[in-house]
Amino acid sequence: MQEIISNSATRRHENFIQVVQSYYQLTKPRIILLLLITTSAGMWLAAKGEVDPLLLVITLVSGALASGSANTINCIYDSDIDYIMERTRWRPIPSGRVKPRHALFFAIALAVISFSLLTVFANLLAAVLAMLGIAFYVVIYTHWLKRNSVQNIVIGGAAGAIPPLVGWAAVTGDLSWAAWLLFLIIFLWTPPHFWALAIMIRDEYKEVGVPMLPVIAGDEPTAKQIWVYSLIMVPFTLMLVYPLHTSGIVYAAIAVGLGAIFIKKAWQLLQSPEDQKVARSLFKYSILYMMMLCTGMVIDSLPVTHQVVTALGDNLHSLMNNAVVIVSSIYNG
Ligand code: HEM
Ligand SMILES: CC(C)=CCC/C(C)=C/CC/C(C)=C/COP(=O)(O)OP(=O)(O)O
Repeated sequence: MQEIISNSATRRHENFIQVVQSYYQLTKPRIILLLLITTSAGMWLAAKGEVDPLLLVITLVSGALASGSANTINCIYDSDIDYIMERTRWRPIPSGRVKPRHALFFAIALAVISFSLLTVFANLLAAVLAMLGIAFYVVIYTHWLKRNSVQNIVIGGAAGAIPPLVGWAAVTGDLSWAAWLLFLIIFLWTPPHFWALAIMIRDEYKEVGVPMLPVIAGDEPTAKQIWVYSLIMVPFTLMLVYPLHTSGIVYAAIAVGLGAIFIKKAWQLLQSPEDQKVARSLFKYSILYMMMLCTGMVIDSLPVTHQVVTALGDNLHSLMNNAVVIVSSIYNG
């Protein structure tokens, strides 16, 4: 008897864990991580390297809830095509683990908690921007453009560029030129990020009738577009240094190094647009690139980095002065 009770308790426990895992998967957590890294970059730049830790935690939690809500609604809306595509068939709704109605309640709850937290602990602008992100992703991208326009991810990509605006607004209560530049960098990064992947899974999108660029135009024009967006994006990443003076020399070095590799990979794809290996390499690198670029912004903004750079500059300056004195004394006999 006791064994039966303990077996059913174990089963209830396992069921509970499976339910929690299914709801967690609905939020597409791996994508949220990078969205939070871009939010953090916005916060650190806005706070000039000194972010209030409580505000940071609350903004990141709220950002994760808002993005989770947007991704869950996307999973509900797209469950018909997710059921057909190999890559997405295992998702909680097409695989029958979560009912769409329950997922919708979950998404609404996440959005309400996110909006409340941001309004109370940050400000109304940050809260409204997060809700705008959800609305743009769900209405403009998922509902309107994804199945109807070849430019779906270019315009729809603006949703994914909103998180750094949320981060900036949470710190300052407004949006400066630098905040909009962060938005633009992610906006320009999205087409190379996504189209590299779309070249790899073109046939799946074709099967479900989603008009992604490689399906409609082919791999070669897609590689050309990726090349153009990459060439435009990299110089824009440097505008944080000049003319905006928001970031300094450390970020500049990181952005140039990372950007050079990005352009090299986009060039390789331009040379062999049908090479899945090259496309995969660019897709994977695009994620690493955005992580490292944002980390570079954060490191550059820290007061300790300023101290090290200033000390190195001073040392270099006195070294140069000494060298001039020595050379001129040798020259004068
Ligand atoms: C319209 C814009 C975008 C589209 C259409 C798009 C599409 C995709 C797709 C289809 C995947 C593969 C996901 C999977 O295998 O389930 C992916 C992966 C990923 N995306 Fe994007 N993406 C977009 C924007 C963004 C943005 C703005 C970010 C973050 C800043 C981002 C971060 C990621 C990450 C981190 C992954 C890898 C997830 C993993 O490890 O499985 N994406 N993206
Ligand atoms: C501020 C805020 C909350 C902004 C929302 C940002 C957000 C959730 C961006 C998601 C971008 C993304 C992963 C698109 C893929 O959708 P897809 O439908 O093409 O991907 P799939 O084929 O894998 O389902």
